[in-house]
Amino acid sequence: MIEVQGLTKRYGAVQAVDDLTFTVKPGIVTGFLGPNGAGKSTTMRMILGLDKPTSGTALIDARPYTSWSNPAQKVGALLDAKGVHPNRSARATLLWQAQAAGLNAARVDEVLSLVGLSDVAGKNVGGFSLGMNQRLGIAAALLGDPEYLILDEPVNGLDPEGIRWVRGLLRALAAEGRTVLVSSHMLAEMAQTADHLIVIGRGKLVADTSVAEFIKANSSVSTQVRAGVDTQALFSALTEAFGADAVTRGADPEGREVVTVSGRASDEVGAAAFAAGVQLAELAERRASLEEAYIQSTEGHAQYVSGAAPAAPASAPAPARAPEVPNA
Ligand SMILES: Nc1ncnc2c1ncn2[C@@H]1O[C@H](COP(=O)(O)OP(=O)(O)OP(=O)(O)O)[C@@H](O)[C@H]1O
Repeated sequence: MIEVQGLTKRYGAVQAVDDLTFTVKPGIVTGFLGPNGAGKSTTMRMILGLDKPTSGTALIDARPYTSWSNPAQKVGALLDAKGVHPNRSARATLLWQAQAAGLNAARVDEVLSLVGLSDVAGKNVGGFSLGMNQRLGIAAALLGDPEYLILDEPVNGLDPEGIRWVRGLLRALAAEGRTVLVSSHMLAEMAQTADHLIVIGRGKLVADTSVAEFIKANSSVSTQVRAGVDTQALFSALTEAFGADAVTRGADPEGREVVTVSGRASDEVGAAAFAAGVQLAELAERRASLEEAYIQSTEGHAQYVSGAAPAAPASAPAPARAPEVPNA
């Protein structure tokens, strides 16, 4: 189990991680979600002992990462897939990493095959695409056959087939009883990969919940109805049934008058209209998607707002890639 307790990191005036407490359990994939600059990488770096917390603790199996005598066999990590020597082949890169971590060199060809890079094992990584580099980074994380996997944006740069492959790999590794923590800002992907979600915004915990509960808690149901004949009668009946605050009147994209009842499912709204004897021409229920739920839950927590250029901190460049989802 990974236990994060009151974890906090400040860089000068920037509060990168703010009193985070959560646990990551074995046997499932835990998704670590948040908009750009939310503090995911900083948290992962602190779990891995690469950054010193301002306060709080991060423990792996009840001990700090740095206190494990065989860290590469305990924890496999992917942090920055680009941090490799361009003039080394994929095999040489992994051999060097295996050697540095005191791991068996025979494992190198196994992991190359596992990530589908056997055919290009002799090629210099300088010519690798971002997706190939991601695969190489995942191979490096798997070198020690670790019990724990901490992967920062592993699907970044992968094509749909690659994304499916990572998803299958992570699920298989978790099914073997490993503890898998994977960060992403790609919600649709997380929804299909993770069992549990830890959502952060501006360094703070926003949600610690199953994917299903997260959607349920954050998504709002609403029902839009269109009267067959008499919109005023429909509006009055629904206001009477559900209260004035829940019912609004407007127009659909074709300019037809519609009434929307927020917080109510279509069966309730249909029943209320039927009880009032109002004929309906249309009844449509709408539930927020995971993406909408995520934007809603991190609203006000986004570090960088779309359209506005982020102010670059003195010692760390602003993230180069555009956010996958518009920040609220
Ligand atoms: N070494 C550093 N010095 C100063 N500020 C930093 C440093 N590292 C990170 N930060 C800042 O801390 C905040 C959190 O950054 P972090 O990279 O952890 O977020 P993230 O959620 O991983 O974002 P992304 O999805 O863009 O990778 C940001 O405001 C970032 O600019």
